[in-house]
Parts: sequence; C-alpha cells; structure tokens
Amino acid sequence: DRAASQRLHLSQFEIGRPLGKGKFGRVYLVRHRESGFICALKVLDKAQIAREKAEVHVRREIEVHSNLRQPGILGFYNWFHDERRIFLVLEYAAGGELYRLLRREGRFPEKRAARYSAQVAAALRYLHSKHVMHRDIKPENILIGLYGELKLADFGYSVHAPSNRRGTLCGTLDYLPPEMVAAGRKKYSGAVDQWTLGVLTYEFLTGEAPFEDSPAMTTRRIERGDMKPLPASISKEAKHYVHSLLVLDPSKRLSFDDALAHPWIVKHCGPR
Ligand SMILES: CS(=O)(=O)NCc1cccc(-c2cn3c(Cl)cnc3c(Nc3ccc(N4CCOCC4)cc3)n2)c1
Repeated sequence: DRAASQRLHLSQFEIGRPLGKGKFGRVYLVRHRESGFICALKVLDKAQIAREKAEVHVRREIEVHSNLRQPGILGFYNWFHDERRIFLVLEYAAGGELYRLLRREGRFPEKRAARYSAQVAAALRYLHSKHVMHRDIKPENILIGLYGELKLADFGYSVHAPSNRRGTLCGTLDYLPPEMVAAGRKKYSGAVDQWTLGVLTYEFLTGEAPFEDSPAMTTRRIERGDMKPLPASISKEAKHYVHSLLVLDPSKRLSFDDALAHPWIVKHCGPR
C-alpha cells in the first residue's frame, strides 16, 4: 500500500551479493536493517524501461504480482522507487534456479519430476483462478525455495542471468503451443499453460524439450504435436500424463484439476 511504500527507502537495506542481472536491472540478496528480514531486491532502471517503452508493462506486472499469494509463486512483499530506479522487494529463493539444477542433474527421477509438475500445476491453477495466465513458464523462470519447493518467479519484468542461459533471450520456441506458433498472433487461452506444463514435465523427465530441433523444424514438430519419444525407461503413467497435456486441440488438454488427480501425480504426491 502507499503508506508502506512511502516508508521504504533503499537506505533501509543492507545490500548483499548480486543474484542475477538482465534487461531492466539486477537482483540482489539484501537484509532489511530494522527487521533483519532477508529478501531479494530487484532493481529496475527507469531509463532502461523508458527506452524499451515498457512502463505500462512493468506497472501492470507489479499490479498483478503484488496481488498474488500462493506457495508456488515467488512472494512479492513491497515496492518503492527513487528518481532513477524502481525497487521490488521479493521473497529470496534460497535454492537458486531450477534451470541450473536441471542442467547439473541432467534430468530428474520420476518422483521429483511429479512433485515439481504438481507444484507448477497448483500455482498455474491459482493464477487462472485470478485470471492471470501465460507466465512464460520455463525452467529459466522458476526458482527453488528454501525447502526445495518451486517458485514461479517471472512476471514479465524478468531479469536474466548472464548469458549462461539457453537462447531464451531471443525467446525459445520450445515452450509455445501449436495455436501460438501457427497463428503467429499471440492468442492466449488458459489451455496454453496446460501445454507448457506438459513441455516442462517432459523436460524434467528427459533433460530436453519435447520438440527441440532446428528453429524451422521445431515449429513444424510443434504444429504436428510430433514430440521426440519419451525413453522406454519412463513409466507408462508418466507417458500418459505428458501425452494428456501435449494435445494439439487446446480443449482436449488435461485441466489442472485433472492433472493433480492423475494416477502418476497421486502415486508420487499422494491425494491433494
Ligand atoms: C548466475 S547466478 O545463478 O548467480 N544468478 C542467476 C540468477 C539470475 C536472475 C535471477 C536470480 C535470482 C533471483 N531471485 C529472486 Cl527474485 C529471489 N531469489 C532469487 C535468486 N536466488 C538464488 C539463490 C541461490 C543461488 N545460488 C546458490 C549457490 O550456488 C550459486 C547460485 C542463486 C540464486 N536468484 C538468479
């Protein structure tokens, strides 16, 4: 609220190590001096935002993110600004980036893949209940909390780590559903996020994106739903779960409720 943001000022924070940097600014590990509270401070540069004509976009993303509260979504505590910068006071995700963990481990065992997929499905179901969708879900935009739980962290004004990322900066096609690669126009329907959940789960299980190929081929594969086959070692329930999300017809994709009730999820996470 305005009163709180009136009181907050940069001098009230002890600035720690940089966590990441990107298009609009940097993220720092900080401690609020008075309360001792550890959090992440995302610093957005107003001039850079103006150059990218992203003022409205950033304002809207702050408006959206500040109204979300769900364990699978990175906490947004407050924000304030000075003449040059906008500061977002966010939950510190102590586990770092999911992207790095996945690259380091190669792929996840099914129990972990199912738990992660369920956490993302629950967060997406919550976002949809608030009429917020398409949060650009990919491993690069997901952080890990203190207890190993996943946190959707990118709400549009995202920062990107130094270039150790995949070509996400130019926007990888891997995560786009058929209705978006074909039409060309960004036609978001809720079912887009169900497709993305399928791509994400596939990547947890194999370490690769299902339609990964040369850019031209990737588009063709997505349009045809022609995914690379899951390894024989993957259980049939896991295969059924991924195939029920990566369905060309958006109306036939598993809903988040059905995903959370799927035998593969229930087997590994218990009924929720
Ligand atoms: C090259 S890097 O890994 O150092 N930085 C990449 C990068 C880029 C953009 C945003 C972040 C980021 C944002 N965060 C927010 Cl917002 C809340 N918590 C974090 C947050 N948390 C975080 C917690 C731990 C780590 N470590 C753990 C020990 O190993 C090194 C990385 C990194 C990030 N990170 C990190």
